[in-house]
Amino acid sequence: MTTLIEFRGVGKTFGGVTALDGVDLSIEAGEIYAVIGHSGAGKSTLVRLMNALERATSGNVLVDGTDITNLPERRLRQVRLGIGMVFQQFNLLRSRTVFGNVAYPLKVAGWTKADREKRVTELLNFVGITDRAWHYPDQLSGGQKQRVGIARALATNPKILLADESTSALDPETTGEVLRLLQRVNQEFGVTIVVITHEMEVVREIADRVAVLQDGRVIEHGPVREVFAAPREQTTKRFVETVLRARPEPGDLERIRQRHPGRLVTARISDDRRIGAVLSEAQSRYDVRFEVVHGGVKELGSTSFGSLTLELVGEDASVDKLIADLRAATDVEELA
Ligand SMILES: Nc1ncnc2c1ncn2[C@@H]1O[C@H](COP(=O)(O)OP(=O)(O)OP(=O)(O)O)[C@@H](O)[C@H]1O
Repeated sequence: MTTLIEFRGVGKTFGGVTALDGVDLSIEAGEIYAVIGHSGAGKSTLVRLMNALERATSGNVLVDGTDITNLPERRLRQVRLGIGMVFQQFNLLRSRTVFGNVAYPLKVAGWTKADREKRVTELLNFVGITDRAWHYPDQLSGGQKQRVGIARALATNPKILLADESTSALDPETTGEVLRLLQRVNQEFGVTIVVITHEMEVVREIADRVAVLQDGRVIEHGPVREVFAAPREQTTKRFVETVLRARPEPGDLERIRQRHPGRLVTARISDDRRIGAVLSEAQSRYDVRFEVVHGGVKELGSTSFGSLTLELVGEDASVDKLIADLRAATDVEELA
């Protein structure tokens, strides 16, 4: 595997404010890498260091084999040509048509009119917006604008696409469409994509690996499947819970309690943790009845995982035994 973007002990301060602190990252060619964090965690600073819109205060940033940390401005031009960017607010030129927006970076790069027309036509076709070629940005929906944004970012054939909160302004359905488009960009053109987001659902839908950023530090990173299956840090656990409806929210729990007076447990479900075998014997072996009262299961690549909250009704000692056996199979939390 080839490393395309590498951060070695990168720090960035603005005046007295530390935006990034000792960040090590390694993004491989061909992957979709997500960086997730709350507002102020340092995500935008991280992206801006990748295309040298900001310079690191300490450490080194390498892009496609070149150390860009202190590269002179004139040589950065070449590096930036290999990087496309997609923004939350689309950043389209309002005075130009869809065609004109996508053609713009090609014009700047000195392409001939004929080459530009051929390339733009190709790109509009790829993102599925050919019928809007002569519309202006104000006449487009958010999802359509972002398709144009993606076409424009791809115009000069970059190896890397940086998507900074590219779906944050979109509704869930449109978000799904844009994420599927980014996935096609990755698969069909082999473009390496860095997705900056504060939504774990986005990470689940498209990323191969993820880094969790908090207060300017990477607190956890790894393959998305592993991070979802076994998050270590509190912040990561909370991000994972936003996707999984892990435990009932306090309000929901109160309502569940009114209808289900028995003992309540939340159990983690995943393909490698088979709680079904234990539950199938709940009645016959433990003399405990159970009911599913909350939860959800999601797909992640080829596996599914999630959590279920169960009401267990029976003698206390029997319920204890059942919980102990469930615990041997997976993570189980009894709700007070
Ligand atoms: N140009 C700047 N001048 C001063 N402080 C800055 C500058 N840019 C970022 N910061 C500070 O650095 C920290 C990280 O900011 P950054 O914008 O990278 O976070 P973020 O995770 O992208 O947040 P958001 O999701 O809200 O955009 C914050 O404390 C921010 O106030």
